Amino acid sequence: MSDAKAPVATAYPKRKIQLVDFLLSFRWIIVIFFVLPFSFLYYFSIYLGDVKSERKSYKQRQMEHDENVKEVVKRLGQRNAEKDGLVCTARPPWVVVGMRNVDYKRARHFEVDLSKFRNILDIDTERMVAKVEPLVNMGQMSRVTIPMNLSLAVLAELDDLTVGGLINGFGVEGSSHIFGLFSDTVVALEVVLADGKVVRATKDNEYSDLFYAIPWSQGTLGLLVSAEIKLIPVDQYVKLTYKPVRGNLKELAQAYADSFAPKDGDQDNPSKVPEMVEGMIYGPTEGVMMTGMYASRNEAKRRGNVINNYGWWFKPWFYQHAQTALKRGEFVEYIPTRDYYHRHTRSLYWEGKLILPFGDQFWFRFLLGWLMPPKIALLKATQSEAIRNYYHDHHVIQDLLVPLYKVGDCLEWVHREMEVYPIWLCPHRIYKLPVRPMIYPEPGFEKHKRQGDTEYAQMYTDVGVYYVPGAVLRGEPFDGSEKCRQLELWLIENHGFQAQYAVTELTEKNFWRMFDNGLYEQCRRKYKAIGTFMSVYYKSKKGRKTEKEVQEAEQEKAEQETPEAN
Ligand SMILES: NC(=O)C1=CN([C@@H]2O[C@H](COP(=O)(O)OP(=O)(O)OC[C@H]3O[C@@H](n4cnc5c(N)ncnc54)[C@H](OP(=O)(O)O)[C@@H]3O)[C@@H](O)[C@H]2O)C=CC1
Ligand SMILES: C=C(/C=C/[C@@H](C)[C@H]1CC[C@H]2C3=CC=C4C[C@@H](O)CC[C@]4(C)[C@H]3CC[C@]12C)C(C)C
Repeated sequence: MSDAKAPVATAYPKRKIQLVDFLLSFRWIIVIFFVLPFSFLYYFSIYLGDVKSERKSYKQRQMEHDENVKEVVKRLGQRNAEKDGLVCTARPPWVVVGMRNVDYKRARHFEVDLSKFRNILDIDTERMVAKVEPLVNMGQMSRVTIPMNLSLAVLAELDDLTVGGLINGFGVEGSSHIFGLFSDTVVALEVVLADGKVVRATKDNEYSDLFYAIPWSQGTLGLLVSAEIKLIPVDQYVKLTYKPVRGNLKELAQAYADSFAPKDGDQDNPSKVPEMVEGMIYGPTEGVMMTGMYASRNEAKRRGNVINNYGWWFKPWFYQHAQTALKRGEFVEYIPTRDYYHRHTRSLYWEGKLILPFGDQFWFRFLLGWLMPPKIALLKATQSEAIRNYYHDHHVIQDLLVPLYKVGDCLEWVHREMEVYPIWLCPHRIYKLPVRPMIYPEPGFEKHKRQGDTEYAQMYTDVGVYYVPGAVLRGEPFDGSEKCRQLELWLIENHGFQAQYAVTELTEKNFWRMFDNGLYEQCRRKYKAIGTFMSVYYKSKKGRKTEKEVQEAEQEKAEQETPEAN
């Protein structure tokens, strides 16, 4: 029986109403009068930049790229190791999508400006590869490729996510059960190393160790200046089936697995496996599983088919629309491919509800829905320290990467300890590779022949837990840091991984129990990143870091490792 049936809430003392509760209740005023209008201008200026970039020929963009790479090399050469801090990109902490404080950018550091690296350098339809610069974002990518009936094999939903962030961190989407994580779809990486050397790393050239070590390394091995990424052919519509499911959490997890993973193990059979998958758990006993297949315009327009032009600003928020399947039963509709890809952008999954409580209402969607979503960068820039801390202490924003067969256990854990709904489920492969990068499948997984697994990859799931925990909604105490710590320990015990954009409480020792450091440390030494770039743990760690703290840790590591390196 599912633990979810155990009583969750007992008699706790009520949490005192604090100033931050008022700040949050009235945040919508700042959002409507400041954040939304400026977001619109911000998006518009980015759009103009994209248009300007697209008017240049690929040849010209490549020439400018070569010049800009030389600038990066020159800038790195200007760094005085004795005086200057360690190297990071010059993106300010508030611009990035993640939830971490990015405190390392508040301590002394040496910035390398990559802001000119925002161009698509080539779309090679023969090789089916897109060559792009790291600041190209997902909105820009889908706008350019979908009219060509092409897409990145894994196109993350939020428009603002950048190629550089998705490769140096992680990226996942409804197609990841076929293609793996964003970094698994990368064919080549162009990297500026600590000594200023520019290298092209691929799976099988002399830099293959670097190629495999860069994902999850958070920019601590070198500066990525371009990436070649796999393209796939797509159609103009996605035929999406919404299937309601009921039962306890274990049963919901099984229904989710059954929605995309054939029980006979025929995981690579396109007639048995949908092209797009996501699951939404709305409570401890109900959820909706969505599976999609690309479809042509002709098919979508055939008599009797329902087309949902989801891109219109007044459309209901996607998670609420999907939830209607619980009342109306299973249904099918055709969504334009680009609208489908960015379906969670307007409502920021369901986080938009807390930021603008009436943002999902009919009148708001019609009047101001076209201004949505608020730009995450502007939300961050205008959030006070109190709101930022609230998100750490009384809110959960975490993605847990767990083996598919443990999703039921994970849902029960989250229900018992956090009680956050809805929960997002997105399957993804973790490949068995010739080397062991920071994340890797469970050793020997292939012997068990579990649902979703193949000889070459274990099926995982991104369990996305975002929103206000039940205890906080009921006004009871909730210790966000402690819950985060417990969650991380649960992940370590269950061979799971935590998305690094999220806040972490891991100690360095536990960080390296969760992630594998073998290949990473080897590359840090080999490519002389130590002493030039911070370590990935220092970038992830919560709390303000002093320059001294960072330098001392790096020094200690360098001293331990120098004899070996020689
Ligand atoms: N659907 C999805 O997959 C989603 C993913 N995310 C997460 O959000 C993050 C992406 O946010 P985004 O704002 O785009 O990225 P960020 O700017 O936050 O970058 C993430 C990390 O990658 C490093 N990095 C970025 N570009 C480069 C580069 N060119 N060279 C070297 N290092 C680089 C950054 O280094 P530095 O610290 O030096 O700036 C930083 O540590 C990802 O890590 C992803 O996990 C969030 C939501 C959804
Ligand atoms: C990882 C995934 C999706 C994650 C999103 C739900 C979150 C990613 C970044 C999050 C946010 C960033 C900054 C914010 C500013 C705050 O003032 C309010 C909250 C928020 C908008 C916050 C909201 C959740 C995210 C968008 C995948 C894998 C689906």
